Amino acid sequence: MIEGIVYKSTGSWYAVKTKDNLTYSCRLKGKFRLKGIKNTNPVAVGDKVKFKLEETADETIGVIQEIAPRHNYIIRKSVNLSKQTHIIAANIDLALLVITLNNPPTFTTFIDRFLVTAEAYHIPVILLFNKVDTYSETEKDEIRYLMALYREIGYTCMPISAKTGFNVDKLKLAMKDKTCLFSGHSGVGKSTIINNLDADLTLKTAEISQQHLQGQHTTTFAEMYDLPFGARIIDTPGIKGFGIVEIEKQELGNYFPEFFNKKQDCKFNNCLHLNEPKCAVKDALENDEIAWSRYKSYLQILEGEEENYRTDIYKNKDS
Ligand SMILES: Nc1nc2c(ncn2[C@@H]2O[C@H](COP(=O)(O)OP(=O)(O)OP(=O)(O)O)[C@@H](O)[C@H]2O)c(=O)[nH]1
Ligand SMILES: [Zn+2]
Repeated sequence: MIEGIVYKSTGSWYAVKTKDNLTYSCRLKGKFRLKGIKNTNPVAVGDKVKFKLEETADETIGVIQEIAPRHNYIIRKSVNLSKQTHIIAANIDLALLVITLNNPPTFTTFIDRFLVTAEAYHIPVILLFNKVDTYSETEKDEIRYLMALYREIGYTCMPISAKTGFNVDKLKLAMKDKTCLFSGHSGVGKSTIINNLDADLTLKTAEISQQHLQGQHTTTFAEMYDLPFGARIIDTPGIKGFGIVEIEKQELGNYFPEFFNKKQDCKFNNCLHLNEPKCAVKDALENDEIAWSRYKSYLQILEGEEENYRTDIYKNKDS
């Protein structure tokens, strides 16, 4: 059997690329379709598959026989069938969240929800603060503050400018040999950054709409691309964040690393860090060891503001 990675999926057809850089059109062996009850798509971009070649009268197609176990995968709820989930992509090595202060604004709650999801999915993250060429001194201070905040927790932060090319080489180094996923609000510059990484790869960038302070929707299918410096990127048009995970209230604090570090000092081992006595997280908050913005995000997620969560994280721009 031939081994390859799924680079594109349109629902019933898959573009699978082998180590020799050959791309085959593949479909799924029948039984996989029946198995995919919970997922609308049993095979996703990033999946490692094995396939056989079949000759038909006028073409050769691959038939996928096996899917390798996934290191991770990201999902969203199916738009039409609420109980079903749609796998956006699998086997991601690095998630890059592109952040801008304004034009469009990225709020810390959005960043924190993204980070929680990344922790839950076990996907390493880099926070990319883009458009640094546009910031005033005050805004630069704000960026520095945010980067210090997230670095302190342990997240890698990188200021960049897709326009001037500032730190783009550094970004390439961080992405080398990895399958990467770019996320971020519409208009933060994802396509521009990607175009900057590879001039030949012309993903369309849209002029930002001043009226709505939102970018225009330009593409539709999730797709993986090879970059010349040995990285792969998964483009997930229309998906701003990277999906959802069901998180138990008790678990949530574990996905805030700086809360998790304090947790053993809370009086109660099932402390939710709300109003419990002798809570180490609340103490750390009072002592400015934990940022209020992080605590606020924690409370919001805990209270399950489902509506916000939906709009912020995985609302399709088409809808
Ligand atoms: N000044 C400046 N403008 C930038 C930078 N990066 C992107 N832009 C501009 O921001 C606008 C939006 O960039 P896109 O790359 O289309 O943003 P996107 O995140 O791909 O947006 P969607 O495709 O809607 O998700 C474009 O007009 C870009 O030229 C930057 O570093 N500096
Ligand atoms: Zn506590």
